[in-house]
Amino acid sequence: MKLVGDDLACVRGGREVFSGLGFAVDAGELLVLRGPNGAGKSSLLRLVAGLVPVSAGRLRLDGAAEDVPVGEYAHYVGHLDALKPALTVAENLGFWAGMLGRRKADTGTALAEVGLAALADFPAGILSAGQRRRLALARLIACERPLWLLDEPTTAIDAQARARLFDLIRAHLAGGGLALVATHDALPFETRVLEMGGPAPNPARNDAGAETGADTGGDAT
Ligand SMILES: Nc1ncnc2c1ncn2[C@@H]1O[C@H](COP(=O)(O)OP(=O)(O)OP(=O)(O)O)[C@@H](O)[C@H]1O
Repeated sequence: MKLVGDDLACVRGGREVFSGLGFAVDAGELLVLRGPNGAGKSSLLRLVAGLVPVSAGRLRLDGAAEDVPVGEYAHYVGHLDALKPALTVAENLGFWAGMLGRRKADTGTALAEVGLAALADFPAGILSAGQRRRLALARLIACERPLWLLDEPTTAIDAQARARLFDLIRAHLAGGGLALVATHDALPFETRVLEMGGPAPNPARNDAGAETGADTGGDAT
C-alpha cells in the first residue's frame, strides 16, 4: 500500500490550516509530522482519518479498495483517548474492537501487553492519564489496520510503555504497515519527516469570509 496526499488543503472553522501539502508514505514507512503548535499536524491526521474534510487536493491509498474511505484502513489514536468512563477497561477495548473489526488479539491479551490486565474489570473512569493512553494504544494490538495515525502517542506514558509502543510500531512497519505520527519527541528509529508551517494568523474579525490563513503547506523530506 501507499498513502499519497497531493496538493491537500484543510479549512477548519472558516480558516485555512494548510494548503498545497504533498507527501507519500510507502508500505513499511513512518512519516513524522513536525511543526510548531497550531501548524496543522492533528488536523492532517484527522483529515486522513476522515474526521475532517479534504478542502482541496486529493488523498488516496494505493492498494486499497476505491470505494472504501481511507479512514476505514486506519487506526486513529488522537489526543482524546475516546473512552467511556462508566464501562470497564475490558469493555472499552471490546467496544473499540467491535467497531474496528479485523481482530488480531483478544481483549485480555491486548490489555496484558499494555500492562492493564489487573485493571480489566475496573471502570475506565478511574484510569490515570498514562493508563488511559495505554488503553487507547491497546487498540493497535487488538485489531489489524494497515495505516496507523498517531497523535502525540508518547504523551503521558512512562518509559516502559514508550518502549512497548516503539516495539509495536517497529513490528507494524516490518509487517508492511504505514504510519503517520505527530510528535515533538525524537523517535528511536529511522523516519521521514514532513515539516509543517506555522499557525495561520488569527482573523481580525469573526467573519469567516474575511479569514485568509497563511499557506502552511510543506513537503516530505
Ligand atoms: N475544531 C476546530 N475548529 C476550528 N479550528 C480548529 C479546530 N481544531 C483545530 N483548529 C485550528 O486548526 C489549526 C491547527 O490545529 P492543529 O491542532 O491541527 O495543530 P497542531 O499542529 O496539531 O498543534 P499542536 O502541536 O498544538 O498539537 C489551529 O489554528 C487551530 O486553532
